[in-house]
Amino acid sequence: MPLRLSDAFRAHPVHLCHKHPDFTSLQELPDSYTWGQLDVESSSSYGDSFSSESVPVVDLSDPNALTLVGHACKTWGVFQVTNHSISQNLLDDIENTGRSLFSLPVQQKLKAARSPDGVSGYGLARISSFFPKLMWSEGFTVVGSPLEQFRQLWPQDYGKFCDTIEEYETEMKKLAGRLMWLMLGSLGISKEDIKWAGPKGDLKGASAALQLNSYPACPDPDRAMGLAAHTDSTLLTILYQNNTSGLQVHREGTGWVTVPPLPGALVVNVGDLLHILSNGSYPSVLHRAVVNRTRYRLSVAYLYGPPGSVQISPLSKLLGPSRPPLYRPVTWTEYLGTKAKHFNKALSSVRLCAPLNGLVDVNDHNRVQVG
Ligand SMILES: C=C1C[C@]23C[C@@]1(O)CC[C@H]2[C@@]12CCC[C@@](C)(C(=O)O1)[C@H]2[C@@H]3C(=O)O
Ligand SMILES: O=C(O)CCC(=O)C(=O)O
Ligand SMILES: [Fe+2]
Repeated sequence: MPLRLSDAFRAHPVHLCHKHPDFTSLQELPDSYTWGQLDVESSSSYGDSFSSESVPVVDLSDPNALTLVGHACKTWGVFQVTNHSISQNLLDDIENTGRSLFSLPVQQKLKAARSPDGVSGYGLARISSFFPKLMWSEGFTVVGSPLEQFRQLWPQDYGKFCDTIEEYETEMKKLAGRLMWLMLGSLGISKEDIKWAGPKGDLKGASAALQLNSYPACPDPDRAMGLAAHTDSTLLTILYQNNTSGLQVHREGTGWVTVPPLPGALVVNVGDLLHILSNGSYPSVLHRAVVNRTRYRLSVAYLYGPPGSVQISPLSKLLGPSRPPLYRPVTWTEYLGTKAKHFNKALSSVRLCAPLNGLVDVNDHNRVQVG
């Protein structure tokens, strides 16, 4: 039984062809990248007069932050945070690291290609194998130290880039822990209720992956897809996006809603494991990234989860005679393997009971066209 995050894909290797065209030289969208007209049912941007539906923004210094976070998790499964204590300098540094990485020649990036059964390295999104068309993006995943891969990319110069990644991971881990206690706190869950959090609730054993995503400008953005619709297999994800919009979240009854980049703000997604832990109270948000005709977009996702070998199941405090557990216990490592095999059916594959009274499962994303 694989225990570490880095072993999650041993049983489900994905053989992706990592050959990328030189995005910058293409004047027309090749057929292999043409998805057809995207279903932009609805969209909103900050201060936009067309839509009143926008993703909540929570100021973490607000005394009411716990309630606001809880409400956002229940009603959207996503929110933006300000006053999160990550410095603008560090956000600039991580953006510059991503830009330097993706602007290397393809042959250089391929020296750090992710292996079919591995987690870390350069390549297409793992979920690419579920789609007949290619996504207009490149990615780089880091689990733990980036040293091994970065030495391949920048043989002379890897030190400063490693330092930035490591500082970013340290700061994100603190913020993720803080957010997790807010998200759980508003459900009445306290530090004693999560054993793996340790006696002080410092969540030292938590694991995480960092995903850098690059979306070059695209000659035909309406027919291309940056990153196809998915939920994250995490407890929570903290996303930094540069000043080009592209992230969209799906909301039942509304459709796709753009999450506008707000200077200095970070996006927080509820992931599948928090959906399980909350016994379905918090929906894990379905999201995707679209691309832009003229602007380059970069995002950095911090994918946060429990220690790889800890069983995650609905918290007993949230259960009762009329609230049976909806999911069976699953470790993060096992769930990542399940996602690699079943993609958007992963969550329902660990579900115990059918939705009650014919109610629709908030997380039944099979109903949404994910392509
Ligand atoms: C821990 C992880 C979650 C992730 C797979 C990964 O091993 C590292 C990359 C993550 C990511 C980012 C882009 C979307 C996604 C579905 C993918 O293909 O790779 C997620 C994976 C996930 O959350 O399941
Ligand atoms: O680029 C984005 O906005 C989305 C990235 C994302 O969803 C991910 O890395 O999991
Ligand atoms: Fe995601």
